[in-house]
Amino acid sequence: MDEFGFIDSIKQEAYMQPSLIRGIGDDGAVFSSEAGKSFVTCIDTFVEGVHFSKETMQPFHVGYRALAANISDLAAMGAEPAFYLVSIVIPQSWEMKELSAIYAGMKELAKKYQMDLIGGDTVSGESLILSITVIGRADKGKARYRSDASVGDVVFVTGTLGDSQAGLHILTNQGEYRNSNYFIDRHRMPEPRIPFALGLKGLSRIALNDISDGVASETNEIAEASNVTIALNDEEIPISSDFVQFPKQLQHQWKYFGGEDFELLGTVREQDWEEVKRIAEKTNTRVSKIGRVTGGYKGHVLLKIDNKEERLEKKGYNHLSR
Ligand SMILES: Nc1ncnc2c1ncn2[C@@H]1O[C@H](COP(=O)(O)OP(=O)(O)O)[C@@H](O)[C@H]1O
Ligand SMILES: Cc1ncc(C[n+]2csc(CCOP(=O)(O)OP(=O)(O)O)c2C)c(N)n1
Ligand SMILES: [Mg+2]
Ligand SMILES: [Mg+2]
Ligand SMILES: [Mg+2]
Repeated sequence: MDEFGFIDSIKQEAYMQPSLIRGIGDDGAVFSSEAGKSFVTCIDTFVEGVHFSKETMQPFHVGYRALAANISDLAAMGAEPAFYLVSIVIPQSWEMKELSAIYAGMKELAKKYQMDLIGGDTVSGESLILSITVIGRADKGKARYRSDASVGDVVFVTGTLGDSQAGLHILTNQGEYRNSNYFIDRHRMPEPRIPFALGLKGLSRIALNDISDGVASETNEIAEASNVTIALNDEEIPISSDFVQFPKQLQHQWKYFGGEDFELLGTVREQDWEEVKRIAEKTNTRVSKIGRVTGGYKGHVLLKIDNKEERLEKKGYNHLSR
């Protein structure tokens, strides 16, 4: 199969989004804007050897995880997913059936959110790289920013933290672990929190960020963007029941600095916290209050742990720490 045959093989037979005018097959895709909506776009790149290896993921997971990370950014912006474009760099060593499986992984998740694949690019190269652009829409004035936290807000997080790095650990280390499939799935097939994020549309103000690099890094991002201090409480950080089987030091490392959980971190007014809990229940999303926004230092995160309060540094997964 050549490049054109490959593009034909990944093309959708029918599109789901009514605003799409022209999809794959021309120099660009065309879609119409909608009254009362703003577009939101995000891009994330997924690289063999950095984000995955043949040991940690099958081709299906590569596609699924790469698109999930992008959809998670749409959730963090309060946007409803609509379209995606995929740029793929393909080494000789990857077979056509593996490439089809990558697209099957993306398509499974895309179908869930009625997203259409409307374009991309295909290039040969040395290692497998997927770069995905997603396009979503938010009601005008309702995109959610990291800069919207205010003193007095409740700080919350969805799901449980650290599971993805526990899964990666299991995949790359020998050993017997309880519930290993749960942790492996959390690493390979994270669930973007779209229904929860969209359910919060009614709130007048909420700061949101998704957890790709670890809650320490993302909390610092909100604190910096909003010019506030955020105080977290270690006892309130949610972990899954079998997470306690790992050594204490690894638990701490993974839940604060591990990343790739793709949970949402947010802050809302105290009086909106009940509504957040209601929407969480309605969308089958676990949500936990983990701290407070306070005044004082601008752009600091404090962590109460073992009866002490210490600074939680902006450490976590960082591609350019050298
Ligand atoms: N190479 C780049 N060129 C332009 N903008 C970039 C580049 N890398 C990151 N950004 C932008 O910087 C911001 C932070 O990026 P990032 O930390 O990757 O966010 P996230 O963790 O949500 O994926 C985003 O607005 C992103 O679009
Ligand atoms: C084989 C392998 N090694 C290491 C990791 C750990 N890892 C790679 S990227 C990353 C952080 C998240 O990715 P990034 O590209 O920084 O996402 P963004 O912040 O742009 O959303 C982590 C924890 C992994 N997933 N797989
Ligand atoms: Mg990014
Ligand atoms: Mg993000
Ligand atoms: Mg990152």
